[in-house]
Amino acid sequence: MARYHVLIPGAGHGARMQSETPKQYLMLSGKPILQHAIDIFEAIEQISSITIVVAKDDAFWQPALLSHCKKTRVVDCGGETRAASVLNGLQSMADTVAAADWVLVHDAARPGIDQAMITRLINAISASEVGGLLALPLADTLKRADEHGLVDETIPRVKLWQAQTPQMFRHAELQQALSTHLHRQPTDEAQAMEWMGHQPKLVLGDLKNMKVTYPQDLTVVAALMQAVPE
Ligand SMILES: Nc1ccn([C@@H]2O[C@H](COP(=O)(O)OP(=O)(O)OP(=O)(O)O)[C@@H](O)[C@H]2O)c(=O)n1
Ligand SMILES: C[C@](O)(CO)[C@H](O)COP(=O)(O)O
Repeated sequence: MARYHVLIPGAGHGARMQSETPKQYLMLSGKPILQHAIDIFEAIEQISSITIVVAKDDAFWQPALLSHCKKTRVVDCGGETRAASVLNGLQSMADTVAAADWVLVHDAARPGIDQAMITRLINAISASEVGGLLALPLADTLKRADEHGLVDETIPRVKLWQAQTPQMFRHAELQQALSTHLHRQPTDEAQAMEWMGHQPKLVLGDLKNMKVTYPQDLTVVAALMQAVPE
């Protein structure tokens, strides 16, 4: 019976957040942003292990962050890109995870994840062979800008979804896909799997599961998390 593991890439520097402190360590509703996702996954019995990838020599990591955790470990093998960090994390799991086990890759910068979304993803994907991801159908019209900040074109939004995380794939297949296509700089796990010829399944996520990227996102995600309890 395939087990479920979580891999949390948390080795970014948060340049777009314009903060001295990497955004995954910024305080949100009384705890560091990355603690929110760890605590949600820790509380799900179906999850066998949680691996958080931090930057090599990460000065902000505090072992106390895991003091109450039973199945989470930290590995300081962050890479130059998110994809490299995920691949390094998968490789660090290889000795304890079976090839066919599921790995849910979740951004440390998405604190609004909750048990309902994770259960929805696991239930929708476990019966599939390929894997899939949480995502949201696009609600706004999309514009492509030219170099002057003027509209170059409007991109038809029919069937367009915004990818979120977790993205859930079998360990060996995902490791193979990222190893093969790392040089192409996939922006998510699904893209590497697509390049291997797969069609990952889209599963409805939630606005609350937004990625904290820019300074104003902190206020927005805090309000969404308060408005939509776990
Ligand atoms: N080399 C990297 C880059 C990103 N991430 C992680 O991937 C997630 C999503 O990436 P992003 O939002 O781009 O984070 P940063 O790269 O830190 O942000 P920025 O691009 O603004 O620097 C974050 O949890 C981040 O910590 C990572 O583990 N390793
Ligand atoms: C993986 C992701 O969160 C899906 O939307 C997104 O691609 C991460 O992008 P980033 O630039 O690494 O934040």
